[in-house]
Amino acid sequence: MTFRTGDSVGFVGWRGMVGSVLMQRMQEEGDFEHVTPVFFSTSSAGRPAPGFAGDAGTLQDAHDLEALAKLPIIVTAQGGDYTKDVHGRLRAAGWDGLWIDAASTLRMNDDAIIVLDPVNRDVIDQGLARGVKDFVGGNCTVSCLLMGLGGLFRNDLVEWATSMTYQAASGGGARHMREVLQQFGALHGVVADELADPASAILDIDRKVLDAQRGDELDTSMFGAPLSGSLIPWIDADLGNGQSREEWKAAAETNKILGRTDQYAQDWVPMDGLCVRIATMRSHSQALTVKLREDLPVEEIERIIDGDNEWATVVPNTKEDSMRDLTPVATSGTLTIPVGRIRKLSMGPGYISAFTIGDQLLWGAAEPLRRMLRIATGTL
Ligand SMILES: NC(=O)C1=CN([C@@H]2O[C@H](COP(=O)(O)OP(=O)(O)OC[C@H]3O[C@@H](n4cnc5c(N)ncnc54)[C@H](OP(=O)(O)O)[C@@H]3O)[C@@H](O)[C@H]2O)C=CC1
Ligand SMILES: N[C@@H](CC(=O)OP(=O)(O)O)C(=O)O
Repeated sequence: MTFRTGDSVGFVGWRGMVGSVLMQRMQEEGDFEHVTPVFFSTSSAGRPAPGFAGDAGTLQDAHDLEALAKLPIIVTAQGGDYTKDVHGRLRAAGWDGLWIDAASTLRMNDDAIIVLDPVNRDVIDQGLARGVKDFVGGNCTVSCLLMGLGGLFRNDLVEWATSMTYQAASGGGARHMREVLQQFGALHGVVADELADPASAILDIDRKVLDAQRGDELDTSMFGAPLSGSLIPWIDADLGNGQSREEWKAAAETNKILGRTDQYAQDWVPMDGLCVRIATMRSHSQALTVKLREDLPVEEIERIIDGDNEWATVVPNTKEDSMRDLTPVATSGTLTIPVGRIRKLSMGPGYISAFTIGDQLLWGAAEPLRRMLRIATGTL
């Protein structure tokens, strides 16, 4: 099967959090001019399709394999359970269309490519040329890291790296974002009177907040522990060896994106770290220690990072610049990937620090999928 501009494309998961950002970006970039959308739903088949791409008729049933199999391309942000349920059965029935997916389910399959084209366009193009049909968005933290520091990785300058993450509530989903705000609101409510009185004792306020965080009243149903005014040093499943699945993804996905699949080969970059959930809304941050293969001057490192792609932007390592431009608040809703706090560490030659942030719903989820669709239809 070949793919071209004007192809019918099935969209599943378009109204979820990642799907909504994808739809928004597709409208902003005029992407619907290049495809004929067919919208699917797992819950509302038969109801009118969204109007933002012209008249797209009615919503099709996302579990109707016959309807799906008519399409040359399917883009899904519906989730891993949907992928598990539908993808295998479609392939078993002989469907050889292009499957573009936000979920992690297929990511590490040998016959799937993790898409992040500003970093691995060569891997994507080679995959398309040899008939690869499954293209999957990467883990949000890994994608944002490579968008920021891709220049160092792509130029084979990284001997190893550790990433300590500060991941936003949106990584869990929309209800997790709501829970964070509900918790902040509830905690404020507990001490609103004391806050209105400048003479009230701060230790009383602190104790009341802590009591509320430790009590039964706070809704923690999404995260399983209070997050607002606290943090959770564990993300995703426990692999049983002390490492979380989110931490495992750093090395596995980074190397796969770069087209490096043999962990015993010279070009494999060892990576590890700790992944931590914090009470920010939608941008993931990470503090990096990188051991470079060469002891490059900071100016050269900055030039390589800044010049790698149009979105990576070096923030000068000053307090003023960092406070203004190197925060989740500054980054959220933008495609810019600021990289700052770049300096040589005291451990020795070649050790540097860096701090980077990315909107995990844009480069961390929707944008690589949007661009993959453009690449597949020959318009990027
Ligand atoms: N959250 C994230 O940051 C990231 C998520 N991903 C992956 O993307 C996939 C989707 O995640 P996410 O977008 O967070 O999932 P959501 O839960 O926001 O949406 C998934 C589906 O839930 C259904 N749904 C039910 N109720 C609602 C509602 N009130 N509003 C909107 N949709 C609703 C929709 O399906 P229907 O219309 O058929 O009813 C929707 O497509 C997952 O596989 C996840 O792993 C990947 C990277 C980052
Ligand atoms: N695990 C990420 C979000 C996510 O969906 O990751 P993945 O696509 O690798 O499952 C987070 O919680 O921040």
